[in-house]
Amino acid sequence: MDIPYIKCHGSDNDFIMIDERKLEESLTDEDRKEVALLLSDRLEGIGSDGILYVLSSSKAEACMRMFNSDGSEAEMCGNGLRCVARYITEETGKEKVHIETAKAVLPVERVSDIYEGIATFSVAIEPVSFSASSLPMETESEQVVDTVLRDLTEDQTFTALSVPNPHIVSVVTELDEEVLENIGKKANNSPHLFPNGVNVSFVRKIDDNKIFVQTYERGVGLTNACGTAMSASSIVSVIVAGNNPDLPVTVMNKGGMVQCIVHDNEEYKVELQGNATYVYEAEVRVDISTQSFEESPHHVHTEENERYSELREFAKTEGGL
Ligand SMILES: N[C@@H](CCC[C@H](N)C(=O)O)C(=O)O
Repeated sequence: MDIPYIKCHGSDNDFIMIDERKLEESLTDEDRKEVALLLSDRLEGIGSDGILYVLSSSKAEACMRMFNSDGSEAEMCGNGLRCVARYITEETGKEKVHIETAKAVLPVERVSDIYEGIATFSVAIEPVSFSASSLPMETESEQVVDTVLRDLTEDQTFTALSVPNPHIVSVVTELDEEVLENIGKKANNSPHLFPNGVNVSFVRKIDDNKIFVQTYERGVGLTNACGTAMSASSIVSVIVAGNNPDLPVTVMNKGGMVQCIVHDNEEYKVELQGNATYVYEAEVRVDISTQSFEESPHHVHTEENERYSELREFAKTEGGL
């Protein structure tokens, strides 16, 4: 099957975006999983943190499904949703559209550039829940807020929330990537605690309403950034680290920067704003039965990633990396 795709990223969390509406044959869930395993592989494949599948929807302008590089499907993907938001707003010519995701139909829109010349989109991250069962997390308490999880470490506290994919967030003074990776692995090998796995983030407060976040992603490992994790971390920074709701929280990450506006009216909601960068467009011929693929040599490169490197450098300095 010939599959046209766009290689894109949000904060260097990179994806292969496939518009299933353009394919000659429809994909089954098993196909989506196989394509994710085959193409996301950094050594043997094209390489990505996951695949964004764009489908038609009866409830919204389009539907997004996201498969991690290990072939598992996630309920939501914040950085990926910005890329799909760009694709569908450009397709429809509308500034604002709705995208159906696994747990909600979400409004998305083009907003003013987060950094000069960088196409920027705002996406809603919801529903948010602190109920442990929503992750799910096996614990006796209904909620886990700023609490030591002895199964993971005695040395730091975590807050658990779903947005709606599962996250645990720890506010730290020093961010140690190795410690994060170890705890991330442990959490994702603890089905008695997190039966569906969990995304694990460390948050360092840089200033008022300014944080640095790094995440060990379920189904992937350490990534440059995770949109839902930055949203979850912004909420936790309001609750645990004194940041202000309703004002933008600037979130620096290894791949750039985003802004999260946390609303805490009757329930928590987040507006996640950041880049949606297209790197190139190409086509790949996939044979699922033999688990093989052949890439067309013709890649149509944009110059957007070159322009993005300025933001990357700026973020590194601002994030103290
Ligand atoms: N990087 C994504 C989240 C992708 C899914 C995640 N790994 C999960 O399994 O929950 C984002 O930008 O939100």
